[in-house]
Amino acid sequence: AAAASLSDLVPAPVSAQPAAGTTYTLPSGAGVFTEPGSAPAAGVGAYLAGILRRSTGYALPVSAAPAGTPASGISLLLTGADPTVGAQGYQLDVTAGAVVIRAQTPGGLFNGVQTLRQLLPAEIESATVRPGPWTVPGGRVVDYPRFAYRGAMLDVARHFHPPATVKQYIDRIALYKVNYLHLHLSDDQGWRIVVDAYPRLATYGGSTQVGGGAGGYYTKAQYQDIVAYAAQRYVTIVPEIDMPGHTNAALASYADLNCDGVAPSLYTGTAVGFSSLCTSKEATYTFVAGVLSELAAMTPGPYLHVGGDEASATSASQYATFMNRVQPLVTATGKSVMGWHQIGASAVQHSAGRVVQYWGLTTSDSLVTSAVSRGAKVVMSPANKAYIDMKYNAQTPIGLSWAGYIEVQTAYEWNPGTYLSGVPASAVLGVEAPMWTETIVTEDDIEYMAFPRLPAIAELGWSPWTTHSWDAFRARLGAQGPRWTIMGIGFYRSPQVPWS
Ligand SMILES: CC1=[NH+][C@H]2[C@@H](O1)O[C@H](CO)[C@@H](O)[C@@H]2O
Repeated sequence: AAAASLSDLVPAPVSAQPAAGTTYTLPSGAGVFTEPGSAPAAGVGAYLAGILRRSTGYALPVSAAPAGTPASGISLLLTGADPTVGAQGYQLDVTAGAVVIRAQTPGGLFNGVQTLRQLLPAEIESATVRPGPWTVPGGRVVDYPRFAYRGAMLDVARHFHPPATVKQYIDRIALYKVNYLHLHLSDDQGWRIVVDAYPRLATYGGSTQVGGGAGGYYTKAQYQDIVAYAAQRYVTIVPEIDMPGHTNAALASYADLNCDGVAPSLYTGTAVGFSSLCTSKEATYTFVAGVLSELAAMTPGPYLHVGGDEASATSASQYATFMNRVQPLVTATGKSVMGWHQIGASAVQHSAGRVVQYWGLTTSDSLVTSAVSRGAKVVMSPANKAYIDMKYNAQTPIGLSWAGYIEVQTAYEWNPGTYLSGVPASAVLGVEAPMWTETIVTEDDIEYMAFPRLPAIAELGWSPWTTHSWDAFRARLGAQGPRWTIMGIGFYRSPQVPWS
């Protein structure tokens, strides 16, 4: 097993000090020891032990850490971390006798565990027992994220992706310290979440998808199961109900939502911009309030995403009226508004804590600067950099190309903190890599498009800009390849990367 190195990590850490000549070798009798009295820390310990048991065959019991010097084995502690680690960071110390991860929160411990995984040989990711030895290079890592929001988006509306696929994607994004998963739950082609007050949204609006397949939807139990699975991996779900455009599935399900009272047919194509809720009807706002309140009730995260993109069938004044009425419906649930950056239209009133998600092709945008001037934060998803549904190149068998081809270097070579003129780094909440699924049907499709670009976006969200270097990153990315192969990730072997 090729030994890993502190300089191989993705995302690059704030600091990594190797201890030359020091190596920790996991003994078969090792234990995992967690902060006494912290159930979440014990949960992270169980998560780590589950991964290590599969590939080492070791028992790796999880127990409360003894007082005093950390025992030999792996300790996950909530005391003694370097104060710079903050809420999401960690300190990892590897000596010949012990591995100790310290953090201020269980989420910080979880992020330290992702780093520890990468310091073990790639075979540690095997689902079956391998011989070892299970070495970890000695040294100290002190690490914490540049941006608080590091997201991935999965469009489950164009093609429905079952809970198992969503959970697998959560496992993959957690490898790179991504901490938000935005689920695009509704669009013209499908409605994917049960709403008790409007049952036809799922049963009828969720009955098809792009290309005419059977579609599908999440029951509330399935959605809450996904939320819980994500929470165990310190990933927060951001649900999106796109409106007033991208609403054909809802309009087809309930005639009363249409201005003319006539429900359109279900739609299985890939055009955009042709649908709109009837912004002049009271029934529309009763509908939106009902949907948002049920969604908020099963979403522990801070954001409800209201979409707002490509409302071409809605006039500018109707859009402003609609968004000015809908945003208070979100905040009334206790959540903060998130939306595509079109909600920054100057005629649309802002709401406290609002987040606009930039998906444009330019490096300046008046809607974003207008929203920021009224207190909004920005999640950066420039379509020509972060849209991982774009083809890598002309030969890529799936994906779109309207925003251009996106090879790995394109996805990596931009600075989210300075990208938009007039938007200071202090207004940038983070980054997100959207994966739209007009052409993305299977788990393999998702993984082919996400790897290796998702780790690039994840690094932009986590690592200090001072570590940013394509030559260094491509080498570190190459060292991830064997890990992905062992995990069964069918990644795109970009010619830009020296795969090891
Ligand atoms: C925010 C946004 N609206 C459009 C645009 O992104 O492009 C996507 C495809 O890349 C498409 O699926 C989506 O409906």
